[in-house]
This record gives sequence, C-alpha cells and structure tokens, in this order.
Amino acid sequence: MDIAAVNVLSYEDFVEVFGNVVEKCPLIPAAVWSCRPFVSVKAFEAAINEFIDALPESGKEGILRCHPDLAGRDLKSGTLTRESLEEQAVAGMDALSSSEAARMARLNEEYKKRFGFPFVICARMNEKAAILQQLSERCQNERIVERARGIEEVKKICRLRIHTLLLSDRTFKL
Ligand SMILES: NC(=O)N[C@H]1NC(=O)NC1=O
Repeated sequence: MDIAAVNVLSYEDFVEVFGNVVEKCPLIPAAVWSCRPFVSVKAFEAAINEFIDALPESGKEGILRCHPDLAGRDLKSGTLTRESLEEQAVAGMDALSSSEAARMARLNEEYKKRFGFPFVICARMNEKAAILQQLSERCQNERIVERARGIEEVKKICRLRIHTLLLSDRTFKL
C-alpha cells in the first residue's frame, strides 16, 4: 500500500489498518485521519508525532501506560497485541533465562514505582542485553527526562509499525 492508497481510505478502514500503530491508542490515528491527504509516508508519521507532541504531559504519560511491560504479564498470559508480541519476540523477550527474567521483572517494577508509567523502548531496535542495560540506566533518570525519552521510543515503534503495515499483503488486500 502506498501513500495514495492510504489517503483514500475511509476513516473506518484507516483506523482498522493503523489503529495500533501507537499501542492501544486508536484515538491517535482516528484524530490524524483528518490531516489527509499526506504528501508522503514521512508526512503521515509527522502528523502522528505532532499530535503526540501537542498532548498535555498527562496525555503523554497515558500513552506510555498503554504499553505492556517487556517480558511482563501480558507476554506470559498470551494477551499481548500482535504487534507487541512480534516486537518482543524479535528482541528475545520470550526467551529470557530465569535470571534475566527475574532481573527484568525487578527493574520493570522499580521503574514503574519511580515514574508511575512503564519503561518503553523500541524492542525491534535493541537486543536483549541492550534492553536490560538501558532499563537499569534509565531507572536513574529524572521523571521529565524519562517521559520524553519514553515518548521518543513510542515514535520509533510507531514508525516501524507503519512501515510494516504498508509492506504487508494483508494491508494491500484491503
Ligand atoms: N514496554 C515496551 O517497551 N513495550 C514495547 N516496546 C516495543 O517495541 N513493543 C512494545 O510493546
């Protein structure tokens, strides 16, 4: 699917296709639909980023809170979204040793307790060891720094999800 095909989608189809480009936040593509026509995929991504940037800080934290923990409860219970499951598998989150899993769980809890939102990182752009290291380092940051950092990671995840959808056969058939 190219940007011309994206631009002619009804809002129902648009939200069906792009509804989870920001994890569990279909409101974002639903809002951005009215910015069409997009001149390019980059412009589509920019419209989403601008919408996110214009949110109050509480809204940005809300976006972060819609993300499942890495190697967390949803992965164990099989309730991750399709996108998140794929991303976590690429980063090896479904194949942690028991000591890695224990460390991840402990640091995820420490992070959430400190900031009030979960640790978010673009799993497709990081390997297991880098994720654990970043989680440990980012636990030391200030809350404002982490909120901004998490949102930048959300944008990276979103960009990769859009690219995957535009390349996939499923989207093309719509
Ligand atoms: N917590 C967190 O980073 N979650 C995610 N990261 C990612 O790439 N996909 C996710 O669901």
